[in-house]
Amino acid sequence: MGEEGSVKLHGMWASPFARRVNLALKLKGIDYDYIEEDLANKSEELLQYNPISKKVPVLVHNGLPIVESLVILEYIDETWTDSPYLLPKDPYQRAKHRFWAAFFEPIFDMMKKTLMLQGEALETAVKELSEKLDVAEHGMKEIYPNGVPSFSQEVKPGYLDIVFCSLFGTQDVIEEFFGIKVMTPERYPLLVSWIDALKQVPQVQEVTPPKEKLLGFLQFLRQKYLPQNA
Ligand SMILES: N[C@@H](CCC(=O)N[C@@H](CS)C(=O)NCC(=O)O)C(=O)O
Repeated sequence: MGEEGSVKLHGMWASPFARRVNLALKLKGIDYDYIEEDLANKSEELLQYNPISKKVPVLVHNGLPIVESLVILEYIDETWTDSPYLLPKDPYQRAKHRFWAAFFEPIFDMMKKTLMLQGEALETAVKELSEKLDVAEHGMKEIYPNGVPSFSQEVKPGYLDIVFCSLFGTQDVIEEFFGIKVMTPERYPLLVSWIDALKQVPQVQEVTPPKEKLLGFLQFLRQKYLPQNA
């Protein structure tokens, strides 16, 4: 079918889930075609490749679709074995990384929900997020007992770094938008140093949307979701 060896990614620039796949492909040095989807007018291909949730990201390898970002990350790891692994080799460590990735996963929905809130409800949502981050700050000491590494050509971000980065790589812009400060170095020294280290990575810089574009998008979403602006 002429699809042998082809790698395509259907994504959307603001999607943290698509961003993690973009990042994994770049970190692994895999060549791929990127297809930007308009989520208000999804392509026939996207609907055909992901009829179940109709969401991005979808990776299409050799003409076959793979959906769900965490599943895609594992697929990439198992398929392109010449480049460094995203998940640790040791099964116990792998289990731990998967556990913490699953722990972080609901955070996107928590953040998205805040776009519909203001006043006391917004404060409660921020408190809930802060408490979840307290647990993560403590838990990450197990993952990084010697502190977060300085990423380099030799020490590239892995699976859990990618998940964390996709959710918090633009946290400063989101906080600026809401006029709040959640992730302070005083309360979350490890999480803040983790994000700072990830922001130095060239591939992370490549996939992070520009601040002004993201601020405009958040404004658009807030207008769409905030009840009294409807
Ligand atoms: N659990 C999915 C979440 C994907 C997701 O929520 N994608 C959003 C963009 S951030 C989407 O495609 N939304 C379109 C829709 O819901 O119709 C994953 O990890 O891949």
